[in-house]
Amino acid sequence: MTDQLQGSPVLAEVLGDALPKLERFHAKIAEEGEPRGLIGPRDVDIIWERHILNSAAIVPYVRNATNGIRFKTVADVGSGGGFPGLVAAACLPDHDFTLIEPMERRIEWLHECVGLMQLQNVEIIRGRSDAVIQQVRKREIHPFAVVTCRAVAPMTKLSGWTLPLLKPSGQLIALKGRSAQAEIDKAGKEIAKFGGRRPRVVEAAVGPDLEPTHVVIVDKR
Ligand SMILES: C[S@@+](CC[C@H](N)C(=O)[O-])C[C@H]1O[C@@H](n2cnc3c(N)ncnc32)[C@H](O)[C@@H]1O
Repeated sequence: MTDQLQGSPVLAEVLGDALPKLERFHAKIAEEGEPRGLIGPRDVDIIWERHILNSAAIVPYVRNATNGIRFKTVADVGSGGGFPGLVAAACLPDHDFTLIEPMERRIEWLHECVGLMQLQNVEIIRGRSDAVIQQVRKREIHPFAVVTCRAVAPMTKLSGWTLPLLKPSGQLIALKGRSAQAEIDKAGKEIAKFGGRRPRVVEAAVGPDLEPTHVVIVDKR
């Protein structure tokens, strides 16, 4: 099945120098993604828009969050097939990404993709975010400048799974659906409990003539 955006000039416009790496990733996920349980059967011809460009929508926000910072570290919680972590890592080669994912089969997939895409800026941790939070608390791992995630949990849960990974003044940048504002309205107590402040929703561009997506941004105190 041919992807609706295959060969479109929009891809080079949005993805720039990352396009060759992401073309290799696209070809692999188009062939193996559904049988390996990484994308749904109805996603096969819309991988560029629904998964790759949607993930890349966070890139300007990550860049903005790390502007002027020396250690541009990003943790992607619940990376699954690599969204948004692998896509953002391809677009931001000057940032160091740590992908956190508990499922063994998905870890194997992520390692294969890092090799195929020749990404030099990605580390992969097998585990749940709470295990990594413990390592941050014990100072075995440095806290991160940015935490990203997509489709992992509602903000009520996600706050405790992500905000403790951030250093002071770091930012949580979470891709969300239309429910974004309702989710942060409901999670006020949890966001504050884990040191988050100024939760807000921004409408993030996905590409020319494509429907924008919603991103929740929370600052760490
Ligand atoms: C619905 S998938 C989304 C995957 C990917 N982020 C995406 O948007 O396609 C949710 C992922 O979060 C992972 N996950 C669930 N609970 C987690 C936790 N506590 N810490 C880290 N990852 C978790 C799951 O294993 C799964 O791969």
